Amino acid sequence: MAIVLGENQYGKAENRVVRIDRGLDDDEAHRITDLNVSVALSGDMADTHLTGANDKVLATDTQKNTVFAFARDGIGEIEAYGLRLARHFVDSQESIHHSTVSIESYPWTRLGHHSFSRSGEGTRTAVVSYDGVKAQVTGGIKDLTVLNSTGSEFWGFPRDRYTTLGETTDRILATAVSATWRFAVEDTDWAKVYEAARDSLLEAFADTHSLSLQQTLYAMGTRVLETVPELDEVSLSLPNKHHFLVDLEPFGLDNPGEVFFAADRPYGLIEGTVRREA
Ligand SMILES: O=c1[nH]c(=O)c2[nH]c(=O)[nH]c2[nH]1
Repeated sequence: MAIVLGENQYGKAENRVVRIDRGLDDDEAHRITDLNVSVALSGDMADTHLTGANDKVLATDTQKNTVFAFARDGIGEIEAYGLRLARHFVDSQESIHHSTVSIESYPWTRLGHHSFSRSGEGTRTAVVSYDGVKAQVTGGIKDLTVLNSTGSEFWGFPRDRYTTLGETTDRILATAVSATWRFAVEDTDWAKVYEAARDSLLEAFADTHSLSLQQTLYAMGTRVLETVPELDEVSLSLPNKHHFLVDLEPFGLDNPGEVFFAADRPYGLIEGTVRREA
């Protein structure tokens, strides 16, 4: 039986790029862009795998340098920066047929003219893939931690011999939102879309009376698509960050729904995609 090389890709992962823009605003304040950029390339890579001939291999070290060099004259929105990089690798190297550039942008809040604190409002993400003809842009957010201290129920589920979970009409609902959204367009106001999608996720989480995290997921995805016409699909990954009421009876105390144990694992993982019908 013959043995063949299957799917493969390679690239420099997790390039940590920080750019300071100085004096762009009226008050001359600095601005910071703090990114984690991963490049993955594929194409005519049989030789290097089969014989070790590297004449078609754009070194991952070169990829890293390119990521930094492309930041020299401004980064701009991460979707646009990703597009510039993704197109460059394929368009400049005959042996590279497909590129994927994945970017995380860490949020900083300005404290003053040149001082910042890392903020917890979620990490903006983008993934750009390019095949020499068509670019596909995906935006998103991760690590957006949210909690509703009431307005969440979970009941009506099947009970079998292994079921111990009680039904509840009032629980804490908490999650760390990871969402990605697919753009129906190749160019747009990337920042405006990000703000609108993020606001929609937060608003839907806050104002949905939840009967399950699955229902909340669908409400969040729907709200994004209703608000942002540039998007045609939203995928969500929602860990159910369980908060268990602590039994204080051994200490002679009651617990009228006030003291909880925040468990970190295991957690329910609720995932789903909401899309416009074709
Ligand atoms: O919103 C929820 N969905 C579930 O599927 C589930 N399963 C569970 O044990 N608790 C919950 N909560």
